[in-house]
Amino acid sequence: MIPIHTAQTVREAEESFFAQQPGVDLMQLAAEAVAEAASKLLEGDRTSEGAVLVAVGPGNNGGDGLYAAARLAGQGIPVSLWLTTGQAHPDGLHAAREAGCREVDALGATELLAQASLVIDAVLGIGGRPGLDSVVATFAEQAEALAIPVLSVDIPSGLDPDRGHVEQDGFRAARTVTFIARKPCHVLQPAAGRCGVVQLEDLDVPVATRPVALQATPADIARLWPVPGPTSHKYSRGVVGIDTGSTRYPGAALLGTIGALHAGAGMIRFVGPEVAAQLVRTQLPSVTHGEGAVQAWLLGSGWGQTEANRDRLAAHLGVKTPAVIDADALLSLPTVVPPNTLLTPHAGEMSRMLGVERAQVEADPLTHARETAERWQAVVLLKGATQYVVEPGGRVQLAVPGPHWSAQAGSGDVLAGICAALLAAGLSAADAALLGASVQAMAAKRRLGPWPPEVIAREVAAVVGGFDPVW
Ligand SMILES: NC(=O)C1=CN([C@@H]2O[C@H](COP(=O)(O)OP(=O)(O)OC[C@H]3O[C@@H](n4cnc5c(N)ncnc54)[C@H](OP(=O)(O)O)[C@@H]3O)[C@@H](O)[C@H]2O)[C@@H](O)CC1
Ligand SMILES: Nc1ncnc2c1ncn2[C@@H]1O[C@H](COP(=O)(O)OP(=O)(O)O)[C@@H](O)[C@H]1O
Ligand SMILES: [K+]
Repeated sequence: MIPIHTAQTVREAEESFFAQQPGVDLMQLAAEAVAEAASKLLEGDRTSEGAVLVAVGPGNNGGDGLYAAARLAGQGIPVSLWLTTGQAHPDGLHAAREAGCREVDALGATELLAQASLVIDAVLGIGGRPGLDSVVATFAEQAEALAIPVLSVDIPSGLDPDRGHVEQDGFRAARTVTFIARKPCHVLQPAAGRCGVVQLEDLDVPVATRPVALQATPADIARLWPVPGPTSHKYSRGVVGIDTGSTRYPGAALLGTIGALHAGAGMIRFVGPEVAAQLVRTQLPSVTHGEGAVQAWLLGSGWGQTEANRDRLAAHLGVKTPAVIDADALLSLPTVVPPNTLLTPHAGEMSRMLGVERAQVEADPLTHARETAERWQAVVLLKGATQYVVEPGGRVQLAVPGPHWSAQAGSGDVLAGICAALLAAGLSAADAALLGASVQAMAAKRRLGPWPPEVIAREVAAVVGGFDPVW
Protein backbone atom coordinates (compact mmCIF):
# COMPACT_ATOMS: atom_id res chain seq x y z
CA MET A 1 0.00 0.00 0.00
CA ILE A 2 1.35 3.43 -0.92
CA PRO A 3 0.92 6.04 1.84
CA ILE A 4 -0.60 9.35 0.76
CA HIS A 5 0.19 12.38 2.90
CA THR A 6 -1.18 15.91 3.03
CA ALA A 7 0.98 18.96 2.34
CA GLN A 8 0.82 19.84 6.04
CA THR A 9 2.13 16.43 7.11
CA VAL A 10 4.97 16.66 4.61
CA ARG A 11 5.89 20.10 5.93
CA GLU A 12 5.95 18.75 9.48
CA ALA A 13 8.14 15.84 8.38
CA GLU A 14 10.51 18.30 6.71
CA GLU A 15 10.64 20.47 9.83
CA SER A 16 11.47 17.62 12.19
CA PHE A 17 14.07 16.38 9.71
CA PHE A 18 15.71 19.81 9.66
CA ALA A 19 15.67 19.93 13.46
CA GLN A 20 17.65 16.67 13.55
CA GLN A 21 19.86 17.14 10.48
CA PRO A 22 20.27 20.87 9.91
CA GLY A 23 23.20 20.37 7.53
CA VAL A 24 21.26 18.54 4.81
CA ASP A 25 20.17 20.74 1.88
CA LEU A 26 16.90 19.18 0.71
CA MET A 27 16.46 21.75 -2.05
CA GLN A 28 19.68 20.62 -3.70
CA LEU A 29 18.56 16.99 -3.53
CA ALA A 30 15.18 17.95 -5.00
CA ALA A 31 16.82 20.01 -7.76
CA GLU A 32 19.17 17.15 -8.63
CA ALA A 33 16.21 14.80 -9.10
CA VAL A 34 14.37 17.36 -11.23
CA ALA A 35 17.44 17.98 -13.44
CA GLU A 36 17.92 14.24 -13.93
CA ALA A 37 14.27 13.75 -14.88
CA ALA A 38 14.53 16.70 -17.29
CA SER A 39 17.61 15.22 -18.96
CA LYS A 40 15.74 11.97 -19.53
CA LEU A 41 12.72 13.76 -20.99
CA LEU A 42 14.94 15.75 -23.36
CA GLU A 43 16.09 12.50 -24.97
CA GLY A 44 19.10 14.09 -26.61
CA ASP A 45 17.19 16.95 -28.26
CA ARG A 46 19.41 19.68 -26.83
CA THR A 47 20.23 21.73 -29.87
CA SER A 48 17.29 24.08 -30.35
CA GLU A 49 17.34 27.60 -28.95
CA GLY A 50 15.67 27.66 -25.53
CA ALA A 51 15.59 23.86 -25.32
CA VAL A 52 14.44 24.09 -21.72
CA LEU A 53 12.08 26.79 -20.52
CA VAL A 54 11.66 27.05 -16.76
CA ALA A 55 8.61 28.86 -15.39
CA VAL A 56 9.69 30.02 -11.94
CA GLY A 57 7.46 31.08 -9.04
CA PRO A 58 8.39 33.18 -6.01
CA GLY A 59 8.83 30.46 -3.36
CA ASN A 60 10.84 27.31 -2.75
CA ASN A 61 9.14 25.49 -5.63
CA GLY A 62 10.71 28.11 -7.86
CA GLY A 63 13.97 27.55 -5.93
CA ASP A 64 13.94 23.86 -6.89
CA GLY A 65 13.39 24.90 -10.51
CA LEU A 66 16.24 27.44 -10.45
CA TYR A 67 18.80 25.03 -9.02
CA ALA A 68 17.66 22.39 -11.54
CA ALA A 69 18.06 25.02 -14.28
CA ALA A 70 21.60 25.74 -13.08
CA ARG A 71 22.45 22.04 -13.22
CA LEU A 72 21.06 21.65 -16.75
CA ALA A 73 22.83 24.77 -17.99
CA GLY A 74 26.02 23.40 -16.43
CA GLN A 75 25.66 20.40 -18.76
CA GLY A 76 25.63 22.74 -21.76
CA ILE A 77 21.88 22.65 -22.28
CA PRO A 78 20.36 26.01 -23.32
CA VAL A 79 18.00 27.05 -20.49
CA SER A 80 15.69 30.07 -20.34
CA LEU A 81 14.03 31.34 -17.17
CA TRP A 82 10.72 33.10 -16.86
CA LEU A 83 10.22 34.62 -13.41
CA THR A 84 6.43 34.55 -13.42
CA THR A 85 6.00 37.09 -10.59
CA GLY A 86 9.30 38.92 -11.06
CA GLN A 87 10.42 37.50 -7.71
CA ALA A 88 12.49 34.40 -7.10
CA HIS A 89 14.47 32.42 -4.54
CA PRO A 90 17.56 34.69 -4.35
CA ASP A 91 20.31 32.06 -4.04
CA GLY A 92 18.66 29.85 -6.67
CA LEU A 93 18.44 32.76 -9.06
CA HIS A 94 22.08 33.63 -8.48
CA ALA A 95 23.11 30.03 -9.20
CA ALA A 96 21.04 29.89 -12.40
CA ARG A 97 22.46 33.19 -13.64
CA GLU A 98 26.02 32.10 -12.85
CA ALA A 99 25.44 28.90 -14.83
CA GLY A 100 24.46 30.91 -17.90
CA CYS A 101 20.65 30.67 -17.96
CA ARG A 102 19.06 33.52 -19.87
CA GLU A 103 15.97 35.35 -18.69
CA VAL A 104 12.82 36.08 -20.66
CA ASP A 105 9.63 37.93 -19.79
CA ALA A 106 6.07 36.63 -20.28
CA LEU A 107 6.05 37.57 -23.96
CA GLY A 108 9.50 36.06 -24.51
CA ALA A 109 8.40 32.88 -22.78
CA THR A 110 5.38 32.58 -25.06
CA GLU A 111 7.53 33.17 -28.14
CA LEU A 112 10.09 30.60 -27.01
CA LEU A 113 7.46 27.96 -26.42
CA ALA A 114 7.23 26.97 -30.08
CA GLN A 115 10.92 25.99 -30.07
CA ALA A 116 11.08 24.53 -26.59
CA SER A 117 11.76 20.85 -26.09
CA LEU A 118 10.68 20.92 -22.46
CA VAL A 119 8.90 23.19 -19.99
CA ILE A 120 9.79 22.87 -16.32
CA ASP A 121 6.85 24.00 -14.21
CA ALA A 122 8.32 25.39 -10.98
CA VAL A 123 5.69 28.05 -10.35
CA LEU A 124 3.89 26.76 -7.26
CA GLY A 125 4.23 23.71 -5.06
CA ILE A 126 2.72 22.68 -1.77
CA GLY A 127 2.81 26.27 -0.47
CA GLY A 128 0.67 27.62 -3.30
CA ARG A 129 -2.94 28.62 -3.06
CA PRO A 130 -5.00 26.75 -5.70
CA GLY A 131 -5.39 28.54 -9.01
CA LEU A 132 -3.01 30.28 -11.40
CA ASP A 133 -2.51 33.85 -12.48
CA SER A 134 -4.20 34.25 -15.89
CA VAL A 135 -0.89 34.85 -17.73
CA VAL A 136 0.57 31.63 -16.33
CA ALA A 137 -2.67 29.76 -17.02
CA THR A 138 -2.59 30.88 -20.66
CA PHE A 139 1.06 29.84 -20.94
CA ALA A 140 0.17 26.40 -19.56
CA GLU A 141 -2.66 26.04 -22.09
CA GLN A 142 -0.34 27.03 -24.94
CA ALA A 143 2.26 24.49 -23.86
CA GLU A 144 -0.45 21.82 -23.94
CA ALA A 145 -1.76 22.97 -27.33
CA LEU A 146 1.77 22.80 -28.78
CA ALA A 147 2.30 19.39 -27.16
CA ILE A 148 5.49 20.54 -25.40
CA PRO A 149 6.27 18.08 -22.62
CA VAL A 150 5.94 19.58 -19.14
CA LEU A 151 7.91 18.44 -16.12
CA SER A 152 6.18 19.63 -12.96
CA VAL A 153 8.14 20.18 -9.77
CA ASP A 154 6.33 18.60 -6.81
CA ILE A 155 2.81 19.22 -8.18
CA PRO A 156 1.39 20.69 -11.40
CA SER A 157 1.20 24.35 -10.36
CA GLY A 158 -2.22 25.63 -9.43
CA LEU A 159 -3.56 22.32 -8.09
CA ASP A 160 -4.61 22.00 -4.47
CA PRO A 161 -2.09 19.42 -3.19
CA ASP A 162 -4.66 17.91 -0.84
CA ARG A 163 -7.56 17.40 -3.24
CA GLY A 164 -8.48 15.72 -6.51
CA HIS A 165 -10.70 18.62 -7.50
CA VAL A 166 -9.52 20.81 -10.39
CA GLU A 167 -10.90 24.34 -10.40
CA GLN A 168 -9.15 25.78 -13.41
CA ASP A 169 -7.20 24.59 -16.46
CA GLY A 170 -3.47 24.65 -15.81
CA PHE A 171 -0.35 22.60 -16.43
CA ARG A 172 -0.76 19.07 -17.73
CA ALA A 173 2.51 17.34 -16.87
CA ALA A 174 4.15 14.45 -18.68
CA ARG A 175 5.96 13.75 -15.42
CA THR A 176 5.80 15.13 -11.90
CA VAL A 177 8.75 14.76 -9.55
CA THR A 178 7.46 14.96 -6.01
CA PHE A 179 9.25 14.91 -2.70
CA ILE A 180 9.03 13.06 0.63
CA ALA A 181 5.56 11.52 -0.03
CA ARG A 182 2.81 11.41 -2.63
CA LYS A 183 0.07 13.92 -1.95
CA PRO A 184 -3.68 13.46 -2.61
CA CYS A 185 -3.55 15.42 -5.90
CA HIS A 186 -1.19 12.77 -7.31
CA VAL A 187 -3.70 9.94 -6.89
CA LEU A 188 -7.19 11.48 -6.81
CA GLN A 189 -8.95 12.17 -10.11
CA PRO A 190 -9.29 14.43 -11.96
CA ALA A 191 -6.16 16.14 -10.54
CA ALA A 192 -4.15 12.90 -10.86
CA GLY A 193 -4.78 13.00 -14.61
CA ARG A 194 -2.77 16.24 -14.78
CA CYS A 195 0.31 14.82 -13.05
CA GLY A 196 1.47 12.36 -15.73
CA VAL A 197 3.94 9.81 -14.38
CA VAL A 198 4.51 10.59 -10.70
CA GLN A 199 8.08 10.04 -9.56
CA LEU A 200 8.58 10.04 -5.80
CA GLU A 201 11.91 11.19 -4.36
CA ASP A 202 11.64 10.57 -0.62
CA LEU A 203 14.90 12.48 0.04
CA ASP A 204 15.39 10.08 2.99
CA VAL A 205 12.94 12.14 5.04
CA PRO A 206 10.74 9.84 7.17
CA VAL A 207 7.06 10.66 7.71
CA ALA A 208 5.83 9.50 11.11
CA THR A 209 2.22 10.69 10.87
CA ARG A 210 -0.70 8.45 9.84
CA PRO A 211 -1.35 8.79 6.10
CA VAL A 212 -4.58 10.44 4.95
CA ALA A 213 -5.14 7.51 2.57
CA LEU A 214 -3.51 4.30 1.37
CA GLN A 215 -3.29 3.62 -2.36
CA ALA A 216 -3.52 -0.08 -3.26
CA THR A 217 -1.18 -1.61 -5.85
CA PRO A 218 -1.78 -4.76 -7.96
CA ALA A 219 0.71 -6.61 -5.72
CA ASP A 220 -1.44 -5.80 -2.65
CA ILE A 221 -4.50 -7.21 -4.40
CA ALA A 222 -2.69 -10.42 -5.35
CA ARG A 223 -1.43 -10.81 -1.76
CA LEU A 224 -4.87 -10.32 -0.17
CA TRP A 225 -6.95 -12.37 -2.63
CA PRO A 226 -8.67 -15.46 -1.12
CA VAL A 227 -7.20 -18.22 -3.30
CA PRO A 228 -8.78 -21.68 -2.74
CA GLY A 229 -6.68 -24.48 -1.23
CA PRO A 230 -6.86 -28.28 -1.01
CA THR A 231 -9.47 -28.23 1.77
CA SER A 232 -11.74 -25.74 0.00
CA HIS A 233 -15.24 -26.70 -1.05
CA LYS A 234 -18.07 -24.69 -2.54
CA TYR A 235 -19.54 -23.77 0.85
CA SER A 236 -16.23 -22.83 2.42
CA ARG A 237 -15.47 -20.58 -0.55
CA GLY A 238 -18.73 -18.78 0.10
CA VAL A 239 -22.32 -18.87 -1.09
CA VAL A 240 -23.67 -15.62 -2.51
CA GLY A 241 -27.38 -14.91 -2.34
CA ILE A 242 -28.51 -12.58 -5.11
CA ASP A 243 -31.73 -10.62 -5.17
CA THR A 244 -31.30 -8.14 -8.00
CA GLY A 245 -33.08 -7.08 -11.18
CA SER A 246 -36.66 -6.26 -12.11
CA THR A 247 -38.90 -6.41 -15.17
CA ARG A 248 -37.45 -3.11 -16.27
CA TYR A 249 -33.81 -3.97 -15.49
CA PRO A 250 -33.34 -7.76 -15.76
CA GLY A 251 -29.82 -7.30 -17.20
CA ALA A 252 -28.50 -5.88 -13.93
CA ALA A 253 -29.20 -9.24 -12.31
CA LEU A 254 -27.30 -11.14 -14.98
CA LEU A 255 -24.33 -8.74 -14.82
CA GLY A 256 -23.99 -8.93 -11.02
CA THR A 257 -24.24 -12.71 -11.15
CA ILE A 258 -21.57 -12.86 -13.86
CA GLY A 259 -19.41 -10.63 -11.66
CA ALA A 260 -19.81 -12.86 -8.58
CA LEU A 261 -19.16 -16.04 -10.59
CA HIS A 262 -16.00 -14.74 -12.28
CA ALA A 263 -14.61 -13.45 -8.99
CA GLY A 264 -14.75 -16.96 -7.51
CA ALA A 265 -18.07 -17.39 -5.68
CA GLY A 266 -18.28 -21.00 -4.40
CA MET A 267 -21.98 -21.09 -5.20
CA ILE A 268 -24.73 -18.68 -6.13
CA ARG A 269 -28.37 -18.79 -5.03
CA PHE A 270 -30.49 -16.51 -7.19
CA VAL A 271 -33.77 -15.37 -5.67
CA GLY A 272 -34.62 -12.35 -7.85
CA PRO A 273 -37.80 -11.91 -9.93
CA GLU A 274 -38.68 -14.59 -12.48
CA VAL A 275 -37.89 -12.41 -15.50
CA ALA A 276 -34.32 -12.00 -14.24
CA ALA A 277 -34.09 -15.62 -13.10
CA GLN A 278 -34.93 -16.80 -16.62
CA LEU A 279 -32.13 -14.71 -18.06
CA VAL A 280 -29.64 -16.05 -15.50
CA ARG A 281 -30.83 -19.63 -16.08
CA THR A 282 -30.22 -19.49 -19.84
CA GLN A 283 -26.76 -17.89 -19.52
CA LEU A 284 -25.24 -19.32 -16.34
CA PRO A 285 -26.06 -22.98 -15.74
CA SER A 286 -24.11 -23.27 -12.46
CA VAL A 287 -26.33 -20.76 -10.66
CA THR A 288 -28.96 -22.33 -8.37
CA HIS A 289 -32.41 -20.87 -7.88
CA GLY A 290 -34.34 -20.56 -4.65
CA GLU A 291 -33.69 -19.86 -0.98
CA GLY A 292 -30.98 -21.45 1.19
CA ALA A 293 -28.14 -20.50 3.50
CA VAL A 294 -25.81 -17.79 2.15
CA GLN A 295 -22.68 -16.10 3.48
CA ALA A 296 -23.39 -12.74 1.80
CA TRP A 297 -26.19 -10.99 -0.02
CA LEU A 298 -26.06 -8.90 -3.19
CA LEU A 299 -29.00 -6.49 -3.18
CA GLY A 300 -30.32 -3.46 -4.99
CA SER A 301 -28.85 -3.50 -8.52
CA GLY A 302 -31.59 -3.02 -11.11
CA TRP A 303 -34.46 -2.80 -8.62
CA GLY A 304 -35.70 0.50 -10.03
CA GLN A 305 -37.10 3.08 -7.67
CA THR A 306 -40.26 1.58 -6.22
CA GLU A 307 -42.19 1.71 -2.96
CA ALA A 308 -41.46 -1.99 -2.43
CA ASN A 309 -37.70 -1.51 -2.07
CA ARG A 310 -37.74 -0.93 1.69
CA ASP A 311 -39.53 -4.24 2.37
CA ARG A 312 -37.45 -6.10 -0.23
CA LEU A 313 -34.29 -4.90 1.52
CA ALA A 314 -35.58 -5.52 5.06
CA ALA A 315 -36.48 -9.12 4.14
CA HIS A 316 -32.78 -9.90 3.63
CA LEU A 317 -31.15 -7.74 6.27
CA GLY A 318 -33.15 -9.15 9.19
CA VAL A 319 -30.81 -12.12 9.62
CA LYS A 320 -27.66 -9.98 9.91
CA THR A 321 -25.87 -11.63 6.99
CA PRO A 322 -23.15 -9.42 5.43
CA ALA A 323 -24.47 -7.66 2.35
CA VAL A 324 -23.47 -5.55 -0.61
CA ILE A 325 -26.16 -2.91 -0.99
CA ASP A 326 -26.10 -1.24 -4.39
CA ALA A 327 -27.98 1.22 -6.55
CA ASP A 328 -31.71 1.72 -5.85
CA ALA A 329 -31.60 -0.01 -2.46
CA LEU A 330 -29.21 2.68 -1.20
CA LEU A 331 -32.15 5.06 -1.01
CA SER A 332 -34.18 2.66 1.15
CA LEU A 333 -31.60 1.97 3.86
CA PRO A 334 -32.76 1.42 7.43
CA THR A 335 -31.06 3.58 10.06
CA VAL A 336 -29.00 0.60 11.22
CA VAL A 337 -27.47 -1.87 8.75
CA PRO A 338 -25.99 -5.29 9.65
CA PRO A 339 -22.29 -5.55 10.54
CA ASN A 340 -19.99 -5.98 7.53
CA THR A 341 -22.36 -4.21 5.16
CA LEU A 342 -20.84 -2.64 2.06
CA LEU A 343 -22.59 0.32 0.44
CA THR A 344 -21.58 0.95 -3.20
CA PRO A 345 -22.90 4.33 -4.37
CA HIS A 346 -21.61 6.47 -7.23
CA ALA A 347 -21.50 10.23 -6.66
CA GLY A 348 -25.13 10.72 -7.76
CA GLU A 349 -26.43 8.05 -5.40
CA MET A 350 -24.33 9.35 -2.53
CA SER A 351 -25.68 12.86 -3.06
CA ARG A 352 -29.24 11.54 -2.78
CA MET A 353 -28.37 9.48 0.32
CA LEU A 354 -27.04 12.62 2.02
CA GLY A 355 -29.53 15.10 0.57
CA VAL A 356 -26.90 17.27 -1.13
CA GLU A 357 -26.14 18.19 -4.74
CA ARG A 358 -24.07 15.81 -6.87
CA ALA A 359 -21.62 18.64 -7.58
CA GLN A 360 -20.94 18.93 -3.85
CA VAL A 361 -19.97 15.25 -3.64
CA GLU A 362 -17.80 15.56 -6.76
CA ALA A 363 -16.04 18.64 -5.37
CA ASP A 364 -15.23 16.91 -2.08
CA PRO A 365 -15.74 13.15 -2.40
CA LEU A 366 -13.74 12.23 0.67
CA THR A 367 -15.70 14.33 3.15
CA HIS A 368 -19.00 13.03 1.81
CA ALA A 369 -17.85 9.41 1.75
CA ARG A 370 -16.72 9.79 5.38
CA GLU A 371 -20.08 11.27 6.32
CA THR A 372 -21.90 8.37 4.63
CA ALA A 373 -19.75 5.77 6.42
CA GLU A 374 -20.34 7.49 9.76
CA ARG A 375 -24.08 7.93 9.29
CA TRP A 376 -24.75 4.25 8.52
CA GLN A 377 -21.74 2.85 10.39
CA ALA A 378 -20.94 0.87 7.26
CA VAL A 379 -18.08 0.62 4.78
CA VAL A 380 -18.61 2.78 1.71
CA LEU A 381 -17.18 2.18 -1.75
CA LEU A 382 -17.59 5.47 -3.59
CA LYS A 383 -17.33 4.59 -7.29
CA GLY A 384 -15.93 6.68 -10.09
CA ALA A 385 -12.58 7.40 -11.70
CA THR A 386 -11.10 7.22 -8.19
CA GLN A 387 -12.62 4.47 -6.03
CA TYR A 388 -12.65 5.38 -2.33
CA VAL A 389 -13.06 2.70 0.32
CA VAL A 390 -14.00 4.52 3.49
CA GLU A 391 -14.64 2.90 6.85
CA PRO A 392 -16.51 4.25 9.85
CA GLY A 393 -13.68 5.65 11.94
CA GLY A 394 -12.17 7.32 8.92
CA ARG A 395 -9.65 4.91 7.36
CA VAL A 396 -9.45 5.58 3.62
CA GLN A 397 -8.06 3.22 1.01
CA LEU A 398 -7.97 3.79 -2.74
CA ALA A 399 -8.49 0.96 -5.21
CA VAL A 400 -6.03 0.32 -8.02
CA PRO A 401 -7.09 2.80 -10.73
CA GLY A 402 -8.39 1.62 -14.07
CA PRO A 403 -9.05 2.95 -17.56
CA HIS A 404 -11.92 5.38 -18.06
CA TRP A 405 -13.61 3.04 -20.56
CA SER A 406 -15.24 1.50 -17.48
CA ALA A 407 -17.54 4.52 -17.21
CA GLN A 408 -20.47 2.66 -18.76
CA ALA A 409 -23.82 1.29 -17.66
CA GLY A 410 -23.49 -2.13 -16.10
CA SER A 411 -19.92 -1.81 -14.78
CA GLY A 412 -21.30 -1.02 -11.36
CA ASP A 413 -23.59 -4.08 -11.43
CA VAL A 414 -20.63 -6.32 -12.22
CA LEU A 415 -18.54 -4.65 -9.49
CA ALA A 416 -21.23 -5.21 -6.86
CA GLY A 417 -21.27 -8.92 -7.78
CA ILE A 418 -17.48 -9.18 -7.50
CA CYS A 419 -17.59 -7.55 -4.05
CA ALA A 420 -20.38 -9.89 -2.92
CA ALA A 421 -18.30 -12.96 -3.86
CA LEU A 422 -15.42 -11.60 -1.75
CA LEU A 423 -17.70 -10.81 1.17
CA ALA A 424 -19.07 -14.35 1.00
CA ALA A 425 -15.50 -15.68 1.04
CA GLY A 426 -15.17 -14.17 4.51
CA LEU A 427 -13.36 -10.93 3.75
CA SER A 428 -14.19 -7.76 5.64
CA ALA A 429 -16.40 -5.29 3.80
CA ALA A 430 -13.39 -2.96 3.38
CA ASP A 431 -11.19 -5.68 1.86
CA ALA A 432 -14.05 -6.89 -0.35
CA ALA A 433 -14.51 -3.35 -1.68
CA LEU A 434 -10.80 -2.69 -2.17
CA LEU A 435 -10.15 -6.01 -3.91
CA GLY A 436 -13.36 -5.91 -5.96
CA ALA A 437 -12.87 -2.43 -7.36
CA SER A 438 -9.17 -3.06 -7.96
CA VAL A 439 -9.56 -6.38 -9.75
CA GLN A 440 -12.19 -4.92 -12.09
CA ALA A 441 -9.81 -2.07 -12.93
CA MET A 442 -6.95 -4.51 -13.51
CA ALA A 443 -9.16 -6.59 -15.82
CA ALA A 444 -10.24 -3.48 -17.73
CA LYS A 445 -6.57 -2.59 -18.23
CA ARG A 446 -6.00 -5.97 -19.91
CA ARG A 447 -9.02 -5.36 -22.17
CA LEU A 448 -8.46 -1.75 -23.09
CA GLY A 449 -11.27 -0.25 -25.13
CA PRO A 450 -15.05 -0.09 -25.18
CA TRP A 451 -15.63 -3.70 -24.13
CA PRO A 452 -19.05 -4.39 -22.60
CA PRO A 453 -19.04 -4.92 -18.81
CA GLU A 454 -19.64 -8.67 -19.11
CA VAL A 455 -16.46 -9.02 -21.20
CA ILE A 456 -14.46 -7.21 -18.51
CA ALA A 457 -16.12 -9.47 -15.91
CA ARG A 458 -14.85 -12.56 -17.76
CA GLU A 459 -11.38 -11.03 -17.84
CA VAL A 460 -11.59 -10.75 -14.03
CA ALA A 461 -11.39 -14.56 -13.87
CA ALA A 462 -8.11 -14.46 -15.82
CA VAL A 463 -6.66 -11.78 -13.53
CA VAL A 464 -7.70 -13.75 -10.43
CA GLY A 465 -6.14 -16.91 -11.90
CA GLY A 466 -2.84 -15.05 -11.90
CA PHE A 467 -3.08 -14.64 -8.09
CA ASP A 468 -2.82 -18.42 -7.55
CA PRO A 469 0.72 -19.05 -6.32
CA VAL A 470 0.57 -22.84 -6.76
CA TRP A 471 -0.51 -23.57 -10.31
N1 LIG B 1 8.63 20.20 2.17
C1 LIG B 1 9.14 19.51 1.16
O1 LIG B 1 8.71 18.42 0.90
C2 LIG B 1 10.16 20.08 0.27
C3 LIG B 1 9.92 21.30 -0.30
N2 LIG B 1 10.62 21.71 -1.36
C4 LIG B 1 9.99 22.62 -2.29
O2 LIG B 1 9.37 23.69 -1.64
C5 LIG B 1 8.05 23.85 -2.14
C6 LIG B 1 7.19 24.59 -1.20
O3 LIG B 1 7.75 25.88 -1.13
P1 LIG B 1 7.02 27.11 -0.45
O4 LIG B 1 6.54 26.70 0.88
O5 LIG B 1 7.95 28.25 -0.51
O6 LIG B 1 5.74 27.32 -1.34
P2 LIG B 1 5.56 27.48 -2.94
O7 LIG B 1 4.77 26.32 -3.40
O8 LIG B 1 6.83 27.74 -3.62
O9 LIG B 1 4.58 28.75 -3.04
C7 LIG B 1 4.67 29.80 -2.12
C8 LIG B 1 4.95 31.11 -2.82
O10 LIG B 1 3.99 31.33 -3.85
C9 LIG B 1 3.17 32.49 -3.57
N3 LIG B 1 1.82 32.10 -3.93
C10 LIG B 1 1.01 31.23 -3.28
N4 LIG B 1 -0.10 30.97 -3.98
C11 LIG B 1 -0.01 31.71 -5.11
C12 LIG B 1 -0.85 31.86 -6.23
N5 LIG B 1 -2.01 31.18 -6.34
N6 LIG B 1 -0.45 32.67 -7.22
C13 LIG B 1 0.73 33.35 -7.12
N7 LIG B 1 1.57 33.24 -6.07
C14 LIG B 1 1.21 32.43 -5.08
C15 LIG B 1 3.41 32.78 -2.12
O11 LIG B 1 3.30 34.15 -1.91
P3 LIG B 1 2.31 34.79 -0.81
O12 LIG B 1 1.37 35.59 -1.63
O13 LIG B 1 1.60 33.67 -0.08
O14 LIG B 1 3.18 35.58 0.03
C16 LIG B 1 4.82 32.27 -1.90
O15 LIG B 1 5.76 33.25 -2.32
C17 LIG B 1 7.63 22.44 -2.44
O16 LIG B 1 6.51 22.36 -3.28
C18 LIG B 1 8.90 21.90 -3.07
O17 LIG B 1 8.97 22.23 -4.44
C19 LIG B 1 11.89 21.07 -1.75
O18 LIG B 1 12.83 22.07 -2.00
C20 LIG B 1 12.44 20.16 -0.70
C21 LIG B 1 11.37 19.30 -0.06
N1 LIG C 1 -14.13 7.91 -15.28
C1 LIG C 1 -14.03 6.64 -14.85
N2 LIG C 1 -12.86 5.99 -14.92
C2 LIG C 1 -12.74 4.71 -14.50
N3 LIG C 1 -13.77 4.00 -14.00
C3 LIG C 1 -14.96 4.60 -13.90
C4 LIG C 1 -15.15 5.94 -14.31
N4 LIG C 1 -16.45 6.27 -14.09
C5 LIG C 1 -17.04 5.17 -13.56
N5 LIG C 1 -16.15 4.17 -13.44
C6 LIG C 1 -16.46 2.83 -12.92
O1 LIG C 1 -17.53 2.31 -13.70
C7 LIG C 1 -18.52 1.73 -12.87
C8 LIG C 1 -19.84 2.46 -13.10
O2 LIG C 1 -20.68 2.24 -12.03
P1 LIG C 1 -22.19 2.69 -12.04
O3 LIG C 1 -22.28 4.11 -12.45
O4 LIG C 1 -22.76 2.29 -10.76
O5 LIG C 1 -22.77 1.81 -13.23
P2 LIG C 1 -24.08 0.95 -13.34
O6 LIG C 1 -24.92 1.23 -12.13
O7 LIG C 1 -24.75 1.41 -14.59
O8 LIG C 1 -23.65 -0.45 -13.44
C9 LIG C 1 -18.00 1.78 -11.49
O9 LIG C 1 -17.37 0.56 -11.20
C10 LIG C 1 -16.99 2.89 -11.51
O10 LIG C 1 -16.03 2.74 -10.57
K1 LIG D 1 5.05 23.10 -9.65
